[in-house]
Amino acid sequence: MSFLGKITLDAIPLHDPILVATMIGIALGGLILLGLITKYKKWGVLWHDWITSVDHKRLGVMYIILALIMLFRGFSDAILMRSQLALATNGSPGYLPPEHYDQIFTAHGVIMIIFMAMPFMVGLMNIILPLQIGARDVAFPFLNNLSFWLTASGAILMNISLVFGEFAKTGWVAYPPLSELTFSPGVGVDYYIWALQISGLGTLLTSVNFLVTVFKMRAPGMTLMKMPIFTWTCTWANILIAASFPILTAVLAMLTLDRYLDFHFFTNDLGGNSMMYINLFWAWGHPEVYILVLPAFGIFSEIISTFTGKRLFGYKSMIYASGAISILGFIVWLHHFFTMGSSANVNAFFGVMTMIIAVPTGVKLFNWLFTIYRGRLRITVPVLWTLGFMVTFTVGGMTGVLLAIPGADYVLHNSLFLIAHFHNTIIGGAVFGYLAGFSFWFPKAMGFKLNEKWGKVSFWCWIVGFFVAFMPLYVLGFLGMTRRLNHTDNPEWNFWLYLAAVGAIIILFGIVAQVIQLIVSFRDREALDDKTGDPWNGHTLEWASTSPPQAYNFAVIPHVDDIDAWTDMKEKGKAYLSQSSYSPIHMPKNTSAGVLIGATLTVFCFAMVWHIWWLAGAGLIGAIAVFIQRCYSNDVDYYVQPDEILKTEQAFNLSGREGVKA
Ligand code: HEA
Ligand code: HEM
Ligand SMILES: [Cu+2]
Repeated sequence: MSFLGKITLDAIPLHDPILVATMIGIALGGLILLGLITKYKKWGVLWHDWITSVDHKRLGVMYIILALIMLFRGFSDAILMRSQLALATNGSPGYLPPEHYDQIFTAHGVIMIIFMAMPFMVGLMNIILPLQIGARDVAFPFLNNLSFWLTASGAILMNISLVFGEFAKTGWVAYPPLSELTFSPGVGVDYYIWALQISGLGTLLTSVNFLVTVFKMRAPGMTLMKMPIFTWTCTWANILIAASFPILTAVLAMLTLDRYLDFHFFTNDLGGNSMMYINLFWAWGHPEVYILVLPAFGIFSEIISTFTGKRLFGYKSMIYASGAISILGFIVWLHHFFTMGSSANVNAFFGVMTMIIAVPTGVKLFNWLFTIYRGRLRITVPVLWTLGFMVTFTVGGMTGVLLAIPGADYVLHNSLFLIAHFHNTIIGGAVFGYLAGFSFWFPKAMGFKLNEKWGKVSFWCWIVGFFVAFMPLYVLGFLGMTRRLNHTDNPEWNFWLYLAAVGAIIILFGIVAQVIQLIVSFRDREALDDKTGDPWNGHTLEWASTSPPQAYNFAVIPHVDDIDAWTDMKEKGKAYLSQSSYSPIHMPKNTSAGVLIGATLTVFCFAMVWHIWWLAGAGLIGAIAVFIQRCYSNDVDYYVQPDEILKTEQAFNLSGREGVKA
């Protein structure tokens, strides 16, 4: 084994024009970005205010930036696939050879779920959850920074595979024996393993952090049954994360042992059993989809009640329904392998359990409808996403129930019907939810509102594009087309494949409109400025703070008497009260430990992928050293002094906020 392990010049795919063009693009883009940062002298700000920040709001913003970048990458992969399948009809090979196409759908699935949807969800939770419960930050601010950098490290590692080597060709589920060394001798699966492992650790730590935050740091008076609904759904999601991500860690570790040390957990011989992997993977994978969608449900609830100007209908039933979905979500994973040959009784149990999830989900839908009923719904961009979700997700949920019938699943499993089902729930449920939350909470995080017109254009392109792109896949599924094909030879399918490609292009317009929306809003930020901190007449405590909130969130921790704590305070004249003196506020200091641990672990993982053992050792020792150093550091906190708080609060109240009482 050489000094550089398995790495050679051949690892850089210079023979593939698409990849070379991508690399040049990334290099140029990167250089321009670095140049701009240098030109505007932003390195200091970037390092001190962002990269090393332990502030939950800034970390949230960074998570969302990561998610948006990954959305572009994941969507580019989708466009590549849709155009390939539109060109490669009638037996023509198209322009993407199989070994490249297989990497693309694997990367698309992994990126969209692990590096787009998860960071988007965690980002919104970071920005909003501590504010909603009236806390000054999360329980463990440094851990929060570390979690972000672990997630980002996973994303970076995965994107390095574009330049060095290859990514897995196994699909996002990486089933053995295909993912074993015998059938995947390249480094693709190793990138997959380490990228998921390191980011999964970040997610697990986040869930622990937010569970402690919710159970220990709520404002006085906020009992569990007075917690805002978004906080509740995030809490259920965090419970699911804490329970299911260790399974992912374990199953990936077992696959690692198989590939690196010739263990035989999942091989076909020497006592291994690949079905074990499938079982464990979905014991994580199924809860994962509810982890993605539950916080989105919370976002829709907040939006519906805010823009109808009413209290949410059925607050308690929403909490119980979310709990029921979480618990049921944990005992249905076998529906992903009905065809694997469990007995009819086992299949029946898991099928029925799966169908029962429709009941609490239906409860939620009817609660939203009853909230709208007799309310005066203001049709804003967040509301459009919510209404779009209610229609789209119902379709996706119904086709899920169809798949839950084992007999039907024997026909539809791994067909494009399945692909249509899950894009229908993930895009219509989770992605629409995050985009709704993005436009709803953007003014809170950034201090100005988003342009409405471009937001509406984006919404309409997304929803029309969605239906044009994915309804044909249901038809193709019934016509017998299976997933993961890179070319087809059935004239009956052609029309639907063309139509799906057109749909993807319409979604592209939606994404472009979002970029334009961001640019236009940034340009007009003076006019879109939110001086009140409460642009939508909100119900919950995040709207009690300034936009963007001060580092300490609340000068005085509010006392909570109602589920809609902020509405209650406004009604009772307790909102916007300023004081003549404040107590000092204890705050955590920024630290470079998180990003250093992330960077050294990226080196460790990269070296493991390429079997460069000395470098792996160095990376791991580096990470441990930084961690120990951090453990012994006493320079971790500071106090914001009362006169400084007074000055900030007075400046804010004088800036023209409604209902200010001097
Ligand atoms: C956010 C993501 C998300 C969500 C929320 C769901 C929700 C559901 N899913 Fe889906 N699913 C996925 C993402 C998701 N799924 C993914 C990613 C895969 C495959 C991955 C892969 O193989 O690569 C998959 C695969 C998958 C399968 C495996 C199929 C196969 O491999 O052959 C099955 C089978 O049972 C299934 C069922 C369901 C059901 C019953 C629901 C239910 O929760 C839906 C409940 C909602 C409703 C039903 C609508 C609203 C309810 C009402 C209006 C009330 C009235 C309704 C009735 C009485 C029916 N899903
Ligand atoms: C935005 C528009 C999107 C388009 C046009 C799109 C398109 C596609 C296509 C063409 C495939 C391959 C289907 C096949 O096997 O034949 C695919 C697979 C997949 N997509 Fe998407 N997708 C989109 C968004 C998303 C999002 C937002 C997510 C998740 C959050 C997602 C998750 C997945 C997953 C998990 C797979 C399966 C990968 C595999 O087979 O291993 N997609 N998508
Ligand atoms: Cu499932």
